[in-house]
Amino acid sequence: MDIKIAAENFDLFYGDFQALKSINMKIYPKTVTALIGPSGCGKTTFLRSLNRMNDLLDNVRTAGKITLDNTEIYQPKVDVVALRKRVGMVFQRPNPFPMSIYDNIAYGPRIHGIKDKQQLNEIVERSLSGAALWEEVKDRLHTPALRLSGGQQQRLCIARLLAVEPEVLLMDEPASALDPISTGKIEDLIMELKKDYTIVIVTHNMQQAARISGQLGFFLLGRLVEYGSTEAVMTNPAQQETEDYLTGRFG
Ligand SMILES: Nc1ncnc2c1ncn2[C@@H]1O[C@H](COP(=O)(O)OP(=O)(O)OP(=O)(O)O)[C@@H](O)[C@H]1O
Repeated sequence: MDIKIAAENFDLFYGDFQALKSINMKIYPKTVTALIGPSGCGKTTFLRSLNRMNDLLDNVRTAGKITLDNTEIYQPKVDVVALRKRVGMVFQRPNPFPMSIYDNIAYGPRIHGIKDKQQLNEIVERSLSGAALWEEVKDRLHTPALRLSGGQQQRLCIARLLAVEPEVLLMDEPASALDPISTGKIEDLIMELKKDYTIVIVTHNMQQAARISGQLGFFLLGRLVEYGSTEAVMTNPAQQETEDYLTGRFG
């Protein structure tokens, strides 16, 4: 199978503390890969390593490799802005900009130099449709995004990513702050987006991981203890620690 992202013996240190220990993981295109594990095991750190978000902190050091389409992303010559356009991220709490729905979506394309009104209109409609939000907001595109519900705000943040035509979507517990109905909509959306995008998602919700992911990685104390198809890991884990976690014996 093709590989979109590969981590090879990847380590990450916050100062003296090693948060990721020799991670080896192949992430497949147009697949949902879920990362699970107890609090503090390194899931978010790994997710943020995939578009070099950790570079924003000054005490971070990495070793080993992460490649995107076979190109090493930690090479000094890599354009980090271009990398984050290709590999976008959605956070636990929706974070729309304090501006209109329209301007939230047009923000990225404008930064990348698109000024034509007609073209921006098309991007806004396409992105909101792609995030299953268009029908709900098409009549109030110029109202503040912060007036949307939490679930709508999260879909807006996904639409904002789609507007810059990414290839990979990183999602850090995107539904954990949402009610069950909004969570269901985000899950449906993820299943739809997987047809076109590679998705890596951190979740604490095992049922959610079972419902939406094709590949599953179990992290423990900075190590990737188990990785494989979600069905195989869930029904027949190779490691005792995975089984203990899945059956609720710890975590
Ligand atoms: N900026 C930082 N500086 C120092 N240590 C950090 C920093 N961010 C995270 N850590 C530490 O790195 C380890 C991994 O944290 P990380 O947030 O990746 O875990 P996680 O598995 O995502 O946890 P959770 O499920 O609680 O979000 C933890 O021990 C954490 O305390």
